Amino acid sequence: MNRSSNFKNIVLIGMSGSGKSAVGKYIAEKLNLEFIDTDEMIVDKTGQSINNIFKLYGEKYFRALEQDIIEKTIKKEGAVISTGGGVVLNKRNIEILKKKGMIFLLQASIDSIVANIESSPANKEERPLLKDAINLRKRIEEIYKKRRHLYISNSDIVVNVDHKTMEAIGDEIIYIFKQHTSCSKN
Ligand SMILES: Nc1ncnc2c1ncn2[C@@H]1O[C@H](COP(=O)(O)OP(=O)(O)O)[C@@H](O)[C@H]1O
Ligand SMILES: O=C(O)C1=C[C@@H](OP(=O)(O)O)[C@@H](O)[C@H](O)C1
Ligand SMILES: [Mg+2]
Repeated sequence: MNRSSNFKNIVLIGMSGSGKSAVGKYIAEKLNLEFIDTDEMIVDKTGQSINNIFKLYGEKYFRALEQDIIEKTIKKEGAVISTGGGVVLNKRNIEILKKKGMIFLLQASIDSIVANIESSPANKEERPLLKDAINLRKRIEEIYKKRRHLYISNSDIVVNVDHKTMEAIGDEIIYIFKQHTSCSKN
């Protein structure tokens, strides 16, 4: 079966700071769909901040929680799912997200990511993999280098987000999603 005939959810992947959470929320509100931010769900479930989870239990534990949350989306239909930047590190996550989701990669230049992260101090402080970086740009480049191939190979659609407003990015995704889902009904 063609995957596009089974696109029920919009899934956003991409580097930390590329806009997945903000754009996902916008899309869900505009389409009146359920919004799932996997990081927010982890915080709700544990009662701990992402920072604290990393500090107290380590990244491996966080990744297990992340997979747990992704597993819970397996039957979802009509949801917008904003993932954490590291979701692509685990094959099982992608396998689940792909079952019903159209995967959009928010492709941002390093400049855009740095600008987004630096737009408020909290943005950096709340991201354990970035918060201690002396050179933020370099840290982002290092992470991107390791993940680039995973982002590209696991996406259905690449959306360039540079110099676009969140609304413009969201509207572009909605347009593409609607085109694919309406085609598949025929
Ligand atoms: N296209 C954009 N234009 C301006 N600011 C943006 C844009 N996309 C995201 N931001 C801002 O950048 C920061 C990081 O965005 P966020 O949605 O948390 O990214 P992610 O979930 O991918 O890590 C937030 O403060 C958000 O408001
Ligand atoms: O890139 C990553 O590995 C991470 C990204 C974060 O989400 P955002 O992409 O929303 O920042 C969050 O899941 C965690 O801090 C790990
Ligand atoms: Mg996010």
